Amino acid sequence: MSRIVVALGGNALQSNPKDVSAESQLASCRLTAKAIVSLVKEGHEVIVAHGNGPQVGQIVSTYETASKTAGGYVMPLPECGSMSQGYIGYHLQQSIGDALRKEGINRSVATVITQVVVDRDDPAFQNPSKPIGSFFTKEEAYKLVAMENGYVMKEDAGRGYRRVVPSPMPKRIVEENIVRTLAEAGHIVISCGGGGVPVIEDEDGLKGVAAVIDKDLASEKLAEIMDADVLLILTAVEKVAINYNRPGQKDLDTLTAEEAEGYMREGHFAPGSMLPKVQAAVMFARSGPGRKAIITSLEKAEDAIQGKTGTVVTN
Ligand SMILES: Nc1ncnc2c1ncn2[C@@H]1O[C@H](COP(=O)(O)OP(=O)(O)O)[C@@H](O)[C@H]1O
Ligand SMILES: NC(=O)OP(=O)(O)O
Repeated sequence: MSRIVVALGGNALQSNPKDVSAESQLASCRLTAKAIVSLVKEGHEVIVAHGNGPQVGQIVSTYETASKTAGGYVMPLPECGSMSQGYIGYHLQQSIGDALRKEGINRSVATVITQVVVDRDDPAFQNPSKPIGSFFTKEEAYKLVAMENGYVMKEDAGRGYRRVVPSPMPKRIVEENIVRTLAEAGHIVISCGGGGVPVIEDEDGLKGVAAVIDKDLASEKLAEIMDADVLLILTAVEKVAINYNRPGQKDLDTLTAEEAEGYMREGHFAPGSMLPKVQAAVMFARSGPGRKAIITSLEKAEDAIQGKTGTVVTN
């Protein structure tokens, strides 16, 4: 039995990026739930974290559109982040709960709205880098920048242009005790959705900040403090590659932290997509003896935990 923190990527929540409907997300979550329940069936203790880039962008732009007829008020980004945790958590909670019942497994599922403390002086606040929302062409992107004051648009790993927002490093998970208590009591916990709602701490308490934390890095922090054995990062590819989409592409079965750092320096992993996953994997592998990270696809989650596939990152 291992304790596994599963970080769910975009395709686990919206397998068709062009269809941002709730129905489509729920259908994806139902497939994802099967993969998660297969791990529970094997006897593993599972804590789930997930992304929110498309969803938080959708929520923000809905409020922006509504603000045009509602006195100009636009919902702040941390509030939109917390809504995305509720929206995605609801679909995952329902889907995993139903899948557990179908397997005759008597376990509960709980979504914990999670706040993650970040450093107010994190340089990321000066350099927006986290893509959120839909993809646009270059022309559409320029038009949006001109229309929406304060938007920064960047090209996202060859997939089109997206709005980018600051993405500070996660420092502390505020709700860590409740996540641990629920997990140790045998419940399936969904935490750190969208990397957690970013907050800063001062003498008055916590205050949300306009940013979106990378979910792979937040999942790594969660895996560390939950003393997990495995950080399982599920994305759209079965293995990490060097020379990805270039001549000489080679899928990697194993990767030491040192090798990964070398490949990172050589630029093999796209920023904003594979790079944060490899960074998170290296951080987790180095965080304690025997800890490993696995990067693989949703479909291969069970095989990867059984050592049959995926890219395994160790210290
Ligand atoms: N070196 C690489 N090896 C494998 N995939 C890579 C690599 N560099 C970039 N990618 C791309 O990154 C994607 C994963 O990033 P992304 O889609 O942003 O993640 P998420 O699943 O968390 O939403 C992969 O599906 C693949 O298309
Ligand atoms: N918050 C976050 O990292 O979301 P995505 O994985 O959807 O980009």
